[in-house]
Amino acid sequence: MEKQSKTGILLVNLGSPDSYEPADLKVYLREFLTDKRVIDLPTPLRKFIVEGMILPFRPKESAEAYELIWWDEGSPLIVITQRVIDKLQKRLGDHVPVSMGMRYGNPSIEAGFDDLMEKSPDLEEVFVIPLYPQYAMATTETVIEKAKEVWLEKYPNLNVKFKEAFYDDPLYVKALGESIKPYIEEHDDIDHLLFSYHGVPERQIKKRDITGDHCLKCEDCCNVNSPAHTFCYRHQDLMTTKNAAEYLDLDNKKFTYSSSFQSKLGIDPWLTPATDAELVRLAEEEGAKKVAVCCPAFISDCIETLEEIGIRGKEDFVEAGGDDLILIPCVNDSDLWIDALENWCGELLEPAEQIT
Ligand SMILES: C=CC1=C(C)c2cc3[nH]c(cc4nc(cc5[nH]c(cc1n2)c(C)c5CCC(=O)O)C(CCC(=O)O)=C4C)c(C)c3C=C
Ligand SMILES: [Fe+2]
Ligand SMILES: [Fe+2]
Repeated sequence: MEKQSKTGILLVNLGSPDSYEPADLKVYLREFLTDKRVIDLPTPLRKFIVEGMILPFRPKESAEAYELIWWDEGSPLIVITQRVIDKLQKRLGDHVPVSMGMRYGNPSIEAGFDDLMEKSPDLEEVFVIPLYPQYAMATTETVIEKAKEVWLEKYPNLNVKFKEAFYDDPLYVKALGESIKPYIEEHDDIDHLLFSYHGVPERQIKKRDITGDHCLKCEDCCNVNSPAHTFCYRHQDLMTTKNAAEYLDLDNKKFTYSSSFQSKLGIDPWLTPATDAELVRLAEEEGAKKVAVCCPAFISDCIETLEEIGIRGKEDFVEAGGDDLILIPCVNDSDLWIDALENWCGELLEPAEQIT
């Protein structure tokens, strides 16, 4: 029998409600939106906004949107993450336990650790991979903090390592570039390719500026070298677009491309330009008839890509005079994305356990 690995792999994604019933949406949104790294306001104000202004209305609205994109097997985000786990497990072999945990909802990060320990009671090390290419308070940071909480409380003897944001990792850039390529080749009549990233409040970018004097201080800050970029979500988004553009040679195509930010919630200023306004502007002011949209802040398709862009974004674009919007799927469970994950895991496993 093959020797059991001392290292386990935990992939962590954002999570989904258990079903598209409003009651399940309420449970999920409460956990999600009371995270102080998602709504980073003083606790009493956050609680007032979540309990008093969001939870009385949003669950019903969101439930209708989730119902439109729900698959027979469940939430697309969960189903796709499970497919990634199954494929990675096959690549690494059964002696390396691989599990998933969701930052919000089920299975939780704690359930992910428990599953690994059940599969391999002698486990010494866990490699946690937050499934977010770009660092933000609401992405890599909250996953690391939650995993630390579980680890130190329940499994303090484990050695736990974390994968940092990987927006500039060549294997990720290749997986992203190749996920876009067939769509821009098939639709060679597009006028524009939009890179739509999940938005965050500008305040969160400034809070993670380790220099205290760089982020959003001048218009082009993200293109001016700074140590602040280690934790600058906007910089890492714009670099993701730049990397993909270089990989795909977008500067020599017939269509234009740009970046935008979706899903604004609340009244505070968020990163701009906003995707919904940008789609209307492209149709009305640029005369764009056909656009393609990719969403590289997401590893797996989810409500934000399938409903917000694929359904609502398309409606907005057509209403503003466009003909068609092509939604480009995320890297999901593509072989090149599994290659990247396998490679990162391989760097950590003992030489004898590595795949040759
Ligand atoms: C204050 C609000 C939010 C911040 C900040 C935020 C950051 C953020 N989120 C993702 C990735 C995902 N978000 C998803 C859904 C979602 N996000 C918010 C709010 C904030 N996100 C809400 C209210 C929702 C629920 C959608 C709804 O009710 O309409 C999802 C999809 C989950 C799914 O089940 O499909 C993802 C993924 C990132 C990457 C990010 C910061 C960069
Ligand atoms: Fe979100
Ligand atoms: Fe920046």
